[in-house]
Parts: sequence; structure tokens; C-alpha cells
Amino acid sequence: MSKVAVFGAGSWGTAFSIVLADAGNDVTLWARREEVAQTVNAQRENSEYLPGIELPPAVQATHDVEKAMHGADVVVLATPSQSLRANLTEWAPYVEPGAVFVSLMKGVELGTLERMSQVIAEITDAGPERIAVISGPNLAKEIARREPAASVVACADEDVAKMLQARVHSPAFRPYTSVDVLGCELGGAYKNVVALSVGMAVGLGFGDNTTASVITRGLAETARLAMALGANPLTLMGLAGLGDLVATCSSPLSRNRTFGEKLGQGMTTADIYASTRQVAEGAKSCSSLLALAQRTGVDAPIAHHVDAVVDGRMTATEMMDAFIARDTKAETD
Ligand SMILES: NC(=O)C1=CN([C@@H]2O[C@H](COP(=O)(O)OP(=O)(O)OC[C@H]3O[C@@H](n4cnc5c(N)ncnc54)[C@H](OP(=O)(O)O)[C@@H]3O)[C@@H](O)[C@H]2O)C=CC1
Ligand SMILES: O=C(CO)COP(=O)(O)O
Repeated sequence: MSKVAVFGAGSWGTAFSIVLADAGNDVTLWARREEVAQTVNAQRENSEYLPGIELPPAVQATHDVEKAMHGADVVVLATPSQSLRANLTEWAPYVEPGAVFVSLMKGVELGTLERMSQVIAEITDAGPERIAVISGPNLAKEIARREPAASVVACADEDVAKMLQARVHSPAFRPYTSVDVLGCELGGAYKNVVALSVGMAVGLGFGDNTTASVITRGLAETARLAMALGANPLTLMGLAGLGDLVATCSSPLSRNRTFGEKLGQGMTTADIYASTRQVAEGAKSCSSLLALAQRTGVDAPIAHHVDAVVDGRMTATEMMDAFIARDTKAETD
């Protein structure tokens, strides 16, 4: 069997380990806390992040970086986006020569405004042919329950994307290939920001017209920025764009939508952070995506207003009022 190392034993790292095992890989799941690795191995369950889900025997957990990397030709990264740089700097010396990196993360780094593939390229000596992204409508709990879903495996080198496609194709998980790494990453990061604003609308008690309007304008905003940066517009209409946007904005399982809902109900960002350990990437990436849009000269009203609400400079009600009051224009502008 081929070995894959998965770094990050949260919801998605653990759920994706199940996909990898079902697809025939031998998986070593690295957990930041030793007790999580011990519990996973002893109970065959990650009780903190995916309670009630039995992990296949091909998934073994460890807290030892060297042990996780040993023999792995694919290294899957599933930590929060904002900690990747520090994490990978520590892990890079243990990577097997020629191993391919796969980012599962959906965020943009604060300060540098880099996507995760760019951070990986900077920290390691890997070229674009060794850096891939997997992104799509893949809520961890549903994937862990083996509910059917599709996703996109993107790598600048199509042969590598095909190799990874074969490595992750399981009975319940259908991967498509793409060479548009940038489009997939921006689709994945931006939908979290849109889900925050949709969550706010839900928290304020608004219905489907409001959420559909925000989702659609969110897609337009995402596509505007992604295309200005060189993405293929069709990527944004696909699984890593529209697909993920719909799943995340519609599902009560989404941490970003839930975070937004709590903001809409009047909770502060600090209170929400204190109430959960789980990551809601959009709460950080709204600021970096807004800065990226400003640097690119692209209008980004959703990122702008979500950033203001998350930062406590505006209420969710004021955000919704501001959306409606904006200068009117043609839909396709
Ligand atoms: N959950 C989902 O449905 C999906 C998530 N993603 C993306 O995957 C990435 C990971 O998310 P997800 O697994 O859901 O997040 P979770 O909140 O479920 O888990 C986060 C994981 O990262 C670890 N972690 C937290 N802080 C650090 C740090 N500073 N250094 C190293 N590890 C750290 C946590 O360890 P500890 O338990 O010790 O805190 C935990 O294992 C995100 O970018 C997310 O957008 C993508 C698709 C689906
Ligand atoms: O990316 C996801 C689904 O594809 C998960 O979304 P949340 O991080 O909002 O839970």
C-alpha cells in the first residue's frame, strides 16, 4: 500500500483520512496533541472532532512528525491556514524527497496575503508540480459518514493531479482534476466569507430571498477577484466555486455559517471564539481577501462589510442595510 501522511487531526484531516483509507492508502494522521493521537489509536474514534465515527484500521495516528512523514510520498496538510507557515517550517526537514504536498486548507494568510500553495512553495523546495489542492463541497461530518460527494484535485501538473485523483477516489468520494490551483484556492477561501454574511442574514431572521441574493452576489465577487488574478472562470462555476459556496452557505454544519449566525444574533467575535475550539477560516481570511481585492483594484463589498462586522466596527443589521443601499448598477458589471 502507498503511504499518505495527514497533518492535522481536526474535523477535516480526520474525515479525509477515512477517504484516503477507503481509497486504499495507508494513512498516518498527525495530531498536535499527543492525547488525541492516543485516543484515536485506542478507541478508533476522534471523539472530540468526529464523535461516533469509527476509523478504518488503515488509519493510525501519531504525535511524532518524523514517524508521520516516514515513507509518505503524499503529505496532506489540514491545519488552520494562519498556522501553516509556522507548522510547515517545523515539519519540512522530515519530508521525504520528492513527496507531493496537498493542501486541504481554505484560507489566505494574514499579512502576506498568500494562498496556502504559495506558503508551501515558500517554505519547502517544492515546485508547482509537487503542490496540489483538494477543494469542493466537502463538509467533514458528511464525508466521514461516507455520504456521496465530489471534489476537485488541482495541480499545475495535470499528471500529478491525475495521480492524486486515483489516490483519493473512494466508493463515496469522486474527485475531478483541474490545473487551476489559484481558482480552487480562492473559491474555497472566499466561500467562507460569503457563508459568514449568509449566516448573519439567517441570524437576523431573514429567509431564502435574502440568502440567495447574498450567495449569488458572493459568487460574483469571488469570480471578479479570482479572474482578475488569473483564475479560469469555469472553476468558479464548478465544485470548488459554486458547489462549495452552496454547501457551506446552506448547511447548519458549516462553522463559518454558524459563526455568522451568532454574529447576527448579537454575539461578539470574542464570545464566539471563546465558545468553540473549531476553526472558522473566514473570520480571519475576510481581512486578507479584502486586502487582496484592494491591492488588485477589485470591488469587494461583501468582504469589506463582513470584515467590519467581525472586527466589531459594524453590526450585522448595518451590514444588510448597507448591501441594499449601495449605488445601483448593472448585474454583470
Ligand atoms: N471541516 C470541514 O468540513 C472542512 C474544512 N476544510 C479546511 O480544512 C482546514 C482545517 O479545518 P478543520 O479540520 O475543519 O478544523 P478543526 O477546527 O476541526 O481542527 C483544526 C485542527 O488544527 C489543529 N490546530 C489548531 N491550531 C493549530 C496550530 N497552531 N498548529 C497546528 N495545528 C493546529 C487542531 O489541533 P487541536 O485539536 O490540538 O487544537 C485541529 O487538529 C481549514 O482550512 C478548513 O477551512 C476544508 C474542507 C472541509
Ligand atoms: O469547507 C467546508 C465545506 O466544504 C467546511 O466549511 P466550514 O469550515 O464553514 O465548516
